[in-house]
Amino acid sequence: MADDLTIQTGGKERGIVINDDWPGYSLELFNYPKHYSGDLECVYIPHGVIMDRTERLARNIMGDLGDHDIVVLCVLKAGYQFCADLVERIKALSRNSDHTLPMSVNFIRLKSYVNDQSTEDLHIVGAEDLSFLTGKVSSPAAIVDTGKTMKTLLKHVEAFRPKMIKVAGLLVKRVPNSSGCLPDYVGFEIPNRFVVGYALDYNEYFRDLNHICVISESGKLKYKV
Ligand SMILES: O=P(O)(O)OC[C@H]1O[C@H](OP(=O)(O)OP(=O)(O)O)[C@H](O)[C@@H]1O
Repeated sequence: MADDLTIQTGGKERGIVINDDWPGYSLELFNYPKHYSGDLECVYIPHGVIMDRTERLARNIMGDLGDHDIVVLCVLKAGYQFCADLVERIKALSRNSDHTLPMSVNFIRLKSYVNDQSTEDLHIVGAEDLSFLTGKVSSPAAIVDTGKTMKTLLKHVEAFRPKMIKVAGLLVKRVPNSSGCLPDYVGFEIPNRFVVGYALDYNEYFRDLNHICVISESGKLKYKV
């Protein structure tokens, strides 16, 4: 799956690096909803691996931010599953160690994708008043692709002058048009392939899939708008 595990670049960890030639696992090896048969090419990152990596990210966050109050700002929609699982694991660590991390959870929605393309039309949907962000903020997002969403998010959040902002991204994609904006905590660095599942969508489909999978060409055609 990956040749080298955690690697440091410019002080930031790249997470589990998945190489360009990673073919994924055959769909036959896993369970997935029948309504998506024919729509997927392979299982790219199985759900269990996502869970194990998230557990480690929770430990890293706890180590860096433990014993301080934090506001978790979940980036919707795709970030909801990662945020929920990350918070769950931080809660478990808080229960089982001498260190603790009191958290409150809030939500923000940013939208830019249509079909498999990131559009220029990036907007924040819903509550924009983040005046409650005075302390330390940890923001879990599902995927950083070009980084435009993360850049916009950081600009918006910084305007409310929080003491510290840390971004956790489950996936970072290797794309040629990257803004260079990288999360502080990264689950996986992946090739430039359009992945769905674990709340990542293609025109709102596939959020109800546990594994992260590569969508097939026929899947793209079927759900195109
Ligand atoms: O790095 P970028 O190129 O900006 O892309 C990453 C963003 O794109 C997706 O959001 P999308 O607009 O599809 O909305 P969603 O989260 O509601 O699915 C994803 O959830 C990230 O937030």
